Amino acid sequence: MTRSGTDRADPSAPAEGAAGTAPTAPAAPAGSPPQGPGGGDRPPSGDEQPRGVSRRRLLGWTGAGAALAGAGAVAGYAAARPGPAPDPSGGVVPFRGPYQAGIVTPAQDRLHFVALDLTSVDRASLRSLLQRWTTAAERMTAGAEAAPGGAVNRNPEAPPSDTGEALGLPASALTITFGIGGSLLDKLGVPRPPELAELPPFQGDQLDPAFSGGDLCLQACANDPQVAVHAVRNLVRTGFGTTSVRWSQLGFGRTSSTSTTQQTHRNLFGFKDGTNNLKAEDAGLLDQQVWVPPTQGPAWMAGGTYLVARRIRMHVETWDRTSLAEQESLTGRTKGEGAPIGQAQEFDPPNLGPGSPIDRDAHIRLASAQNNGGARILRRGYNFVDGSDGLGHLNAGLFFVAFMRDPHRQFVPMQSALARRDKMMEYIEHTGSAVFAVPPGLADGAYWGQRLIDG
Ligand SMILES: C=CC1=C(C)c2cc3[nH]c(cc4nc(cc5[nH]c(cc1n2)c(C)c5CCC(=O)O)C(CCC(=O)O)=C4C)c(C)c3C=C
Ligand SMILES: [Fe+2]
Repeated sequence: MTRSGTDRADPSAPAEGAAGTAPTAPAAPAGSPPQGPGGGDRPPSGDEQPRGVSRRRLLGWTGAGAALAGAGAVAGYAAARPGPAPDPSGGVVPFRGPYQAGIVTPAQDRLHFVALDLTSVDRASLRSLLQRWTTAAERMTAGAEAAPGGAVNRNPEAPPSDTGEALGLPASALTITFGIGGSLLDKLGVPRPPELAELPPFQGDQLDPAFSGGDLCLQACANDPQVAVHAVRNLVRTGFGTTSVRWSQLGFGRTSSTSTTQQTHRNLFGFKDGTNNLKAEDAGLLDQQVWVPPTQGPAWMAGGTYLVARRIRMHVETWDRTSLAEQESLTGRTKGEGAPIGQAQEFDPPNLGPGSPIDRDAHIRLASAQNNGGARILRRGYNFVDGSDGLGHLNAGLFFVAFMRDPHRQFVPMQSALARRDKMMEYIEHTGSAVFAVPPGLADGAYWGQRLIDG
């Protein structure tokens, strides 16, 4: 499948797969631990599923009239044709499944995050938008254009139904994750779950309303920035008349790994970030710390999670004038290897007990589960550089994104401890903040937010 304008109208229609299956049948459900080359840094082994299927290859299969009937059929096809090269861009991540994609999906390289506000409170038009968004998002994550007919194959007198900048690009592991802000529930007259209560102010906060809040959010992650931007742009365009953009953020160089298959990348302070993150493979911990159980809160959130976004400006110029020893002491880890102070290797457990060589106010000590009543979070942040500030400094930082069961029991104690005692705070400033409810994944035929809107 390509965005060349020759794709079919609906990527989830049976034409390319067995009835009721998504077009991306080779892969596991969205939210499952990674199974193949899509997104992980580890080279694919021969026995992995061809999860990183490229748009071009999908076109080849359908062009040949292949009747794909799920993963087994695809595996059979792969066996019949030697050596389909894995798509280095990460291929297709399934859109539907028990959890939304883009949470435990191995973190892609690029982000485009957008928060939107409703321009008029009308349930019917919101329902219609969510249905249209779901269709377009599913198409784009499968590597298709946002709408049938697309960029070039429609009435030349009318605006194209796809903006066109992703024509010919592979799916690039695009995921689009949808969230609902407390302010939307207020507008709809739906009670906010306590998890969506406003965050308290934290010491040192410099929050800019222009980078905070929002009725809805869309998190697009992909291994190609053009693919992520294309997805957000086309969804924003679809929302015209019902939603308007409140703020948005581009990110690069993921600062968290979310799978044991991934290497740990570095943040703009030059440190490995994401080492002691929750990972897709930690199913038990994800159940405890990330996924909302059916016994917690409203039914529409069972199997969902909560997203906390913080735009954190990092004063990199000041940091760069700080000695290596001080940088390491503030972080609690070595800069080169990323090992906890006193240990040799990145994944050695930190010694936080009596006689520990880690500073009492080190970032990793203050943020640790031991210091926060066992609370952990799934971090999924990105670096950003938004030009310069006119004072000779880069406007750079970390767009912190984290998923958890309850922001008030997990993020709040952690951030309170950091805001009060973390000396890294002298080098950073929180300039934006938002919390969103992220409903569970979608069954076939369902649309984003359906359980909330239709009850
Ligand atoms: C409230 C939550 C957190 C914020 C905000 C935050 C900001 C932030 N972090 C770094 C750099 C690193 N953080 C690291 C570990 C780490 N950070 C948090 C939470 C927040 N960080 C947690 C829960 C952890 C894991 C702690 C543990 O149990 O070990 C690390 C070390 C590597 C790692 O494990 O990821 C770095 C480096 C920056 C620069 C920053 C704000 C700009
Ligand atoms: Fe951190």
